[in-house]
Amino acid sequence: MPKVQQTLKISALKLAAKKAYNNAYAPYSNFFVGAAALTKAGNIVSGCNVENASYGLTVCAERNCIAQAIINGEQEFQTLVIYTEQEKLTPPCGACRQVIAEFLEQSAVVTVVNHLEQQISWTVKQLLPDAFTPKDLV
Ligand SMILES: O=c1ccn([C@H]2C[C@H](O)[C@@H](CO)O2)c(=O)[nH]1
Ligand SMILES: [Zn+2]
Repeated sequence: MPKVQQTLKISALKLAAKKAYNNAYAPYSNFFVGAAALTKAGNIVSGCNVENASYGLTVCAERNCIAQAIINGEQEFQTLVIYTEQEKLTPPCGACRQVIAEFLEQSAVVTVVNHLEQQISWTVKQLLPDAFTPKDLV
């Protein structure tokens, strides 16, 4: 994809992740997160964290975002963006890294951005080296 188009897609992903962030349900932690992914077909899907009074049932923004794509019939992704309003950029949790490794290629990029326009990116491989994935189930 040409660089300018790539930049536009990332901006669109940040906007979608921020929009999802505004719908996050996080009354227990007050740690609101939004995520947006670009599917291989070129569509944007998003998700937010959804907590529960039974705390352990919480689902993170990243996993809800991926589930949203699957509900829409898409299982392949180009990239994922996470949005928070934390001054310290926070990486995806271990559970989300495992789910990301299931659906995004090892070379795909995951980016965390915040309201201060700061960002950090990792490849999926950096987030979870030697991941257990479908290839291990043969
Ligand atoms: O990358 C992350 C890290 C945390 N959370 C959620 C889980 C919980 O609702 C809250 C605090 O851990 O933030 C996410 O959605 N994504
Ligand atoms: Zn997580």
